[in-house]
Amino acid sequence: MLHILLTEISVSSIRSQVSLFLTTFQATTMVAFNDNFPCIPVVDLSQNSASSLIVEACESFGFFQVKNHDISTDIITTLEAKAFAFFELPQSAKEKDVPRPFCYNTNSIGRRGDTGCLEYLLTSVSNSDNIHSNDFLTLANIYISPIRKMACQILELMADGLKLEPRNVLSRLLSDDKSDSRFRINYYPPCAGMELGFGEHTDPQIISVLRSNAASGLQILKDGIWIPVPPDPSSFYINVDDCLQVMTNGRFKSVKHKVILSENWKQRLSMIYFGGPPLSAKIAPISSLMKDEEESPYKEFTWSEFTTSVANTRLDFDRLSPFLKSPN
Ligand SMILES: O=C(O)CCC(=O)C(=O)O
Ligand SMILES: [Fe+2]
Repeated sequence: MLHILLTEISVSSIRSQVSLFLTTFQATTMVAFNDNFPCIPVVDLSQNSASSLIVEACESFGFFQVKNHDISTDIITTLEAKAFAFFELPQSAKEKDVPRPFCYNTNSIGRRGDTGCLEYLLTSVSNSDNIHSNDFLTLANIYISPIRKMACQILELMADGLKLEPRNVLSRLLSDDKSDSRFRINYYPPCAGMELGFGEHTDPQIISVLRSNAASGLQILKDGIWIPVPPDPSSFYINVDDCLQVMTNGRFKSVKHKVILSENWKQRLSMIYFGGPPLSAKIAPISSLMKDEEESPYKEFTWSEFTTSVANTRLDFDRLSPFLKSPN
């Protein structure tokens, strides 16, 4: 049975075969395995300890769960219902009635041949986007605006924890009118067997804020082991992205993650805000985080250069490697 499951999925490397084995095995021995998995760090934004917990989580996992945020449940569930209504339309209607400026895609991720068992809507988001041409976009903007504020709040708590001044040194990149952020809604249809939903990758921006319905599937890589993330629709999940790894000179690690769908699985719907800097922003370590004599392993680059390079690579490619001063 294990053998059949493994051969059903096309995976390219031995490493992913091993991880798939762990995922499959874990699905059948959930209790025993869960006891051995390190718990995903949880941050309660209303607590004084939030800034130090955020720094700890970003150093150890590059990922954490946020509880006690103040994003209205109504906004979340209304957008989610609207998204489900779109994805459940007949294929021809979805292709004809894409809620612009979103683009709609199915099974194919990026331009380099990555595939996954999903459909998605993706758009760039502008901070000053007040005129909305349709219902869906209006709702998406009502959702994105407080999410961006929460992302900025988290980056400011992070700056406090790192003793950075001014405390908006990170958040201003997202609140800038020219911030190049994105918003994506992923829909994973129910599937018959175990399938790859979204291949392993890191997100290239500064931070990503993910919220999903109660369907599982997301996994993060820690110390060589894929850890399943238990879904919680009332929480948000934060990723350290590639630019934040560079800005902290590797003190924070951008988290590798993927989505693996399993049998008897219900539809997963995730909504992700990718907080990115303006295209012209220079991405380099923050000098006050550098110890004496410490050097950056990266050449300096702009977000525009990085995002162009990322667009030309496969999902699982180490996207920062072309920017290393001495190639691996
Ligand atoms: O859909 C998910 O849960 C994760 C997707 C993801 O990692 C992405 O869209 O970058
Ligand atoms: Fe991602």
